[in-house]
Amino acid sequence: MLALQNVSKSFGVLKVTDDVTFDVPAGQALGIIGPNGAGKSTLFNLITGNLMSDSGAIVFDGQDVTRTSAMRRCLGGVGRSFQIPQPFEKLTVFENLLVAASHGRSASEAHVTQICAEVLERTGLLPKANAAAGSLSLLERKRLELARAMATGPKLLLLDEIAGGLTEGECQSLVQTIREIHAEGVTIIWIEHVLHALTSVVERLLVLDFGRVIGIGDPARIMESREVKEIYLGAEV
Ligand SMILES: Nc1ncnc2c1ncn2[C@@H]1O[C@H](COP(=O)(O)OP(=O)(O)OP(=O)(O)O)[C@@H](O)[C@H]1O
Repeated sequence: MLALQNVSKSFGVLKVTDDVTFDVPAGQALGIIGPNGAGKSTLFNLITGNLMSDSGAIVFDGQDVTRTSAMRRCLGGVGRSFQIPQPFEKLTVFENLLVAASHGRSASEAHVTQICAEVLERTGLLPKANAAAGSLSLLERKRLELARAMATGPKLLLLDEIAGGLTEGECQSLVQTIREIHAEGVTIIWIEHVLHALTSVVERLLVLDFGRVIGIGDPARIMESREVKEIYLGAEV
């Protein structure tokens, strides 16, 4: 579904994405971990087209999208949530989804309303459909972030720290929704610091440090690796 080949990106002298190569087969869920500032969100911005890479290639669903705009990638099936939810605060939850479904996918107007109703149901937001987005709790705002991404009809769903700041119960309920989306066959890449939530969903983990991939593979094996322990415990182990 997605392949990055030797992708690099610098901001001035700071190399934030350093020769990154990995792929994600269709239907798989990949988790991305790494310390603050490791370049995780930048990597998402490169995949979605919010940022253009300096070098390397990005292939999505068989198409080279390296120089394709964010809008076109979204229309093609790349959906994302942002680390800091920024819905249209004065619009209702349903209206927020209408914006995403109308502009983020190719569908007729009648079809768009139907899609939004389904997404509300799937993301547990049906009771809040007519509430202003600005009135939502943190969990509901996170759900809306997920729902807006789902309303664009993604084949590849990128989740950026969607579990951060939630209580354990809220986190579990969101994880269940993500599991259901994954079970329906949507390919997922999920950046998350809440590791138990992440590892309860993903089949593989990728570790990023100073913009470089320092490990990718089975989550249990990755979490036991010396490099990961050094990064997270801050000492040689
Ligand atoms: N537009 C930008 N211009 C300059 N520097 C940037 C820009 N965006 C990010 N950076 C820098 O790039 C580095 C990586 O940032 P990024 O947000 O990708 O890290 P992250 O791994 O997502 O961090 P966190 O876990 O804190 O969200 C940081 O040093 C950040 O300050």
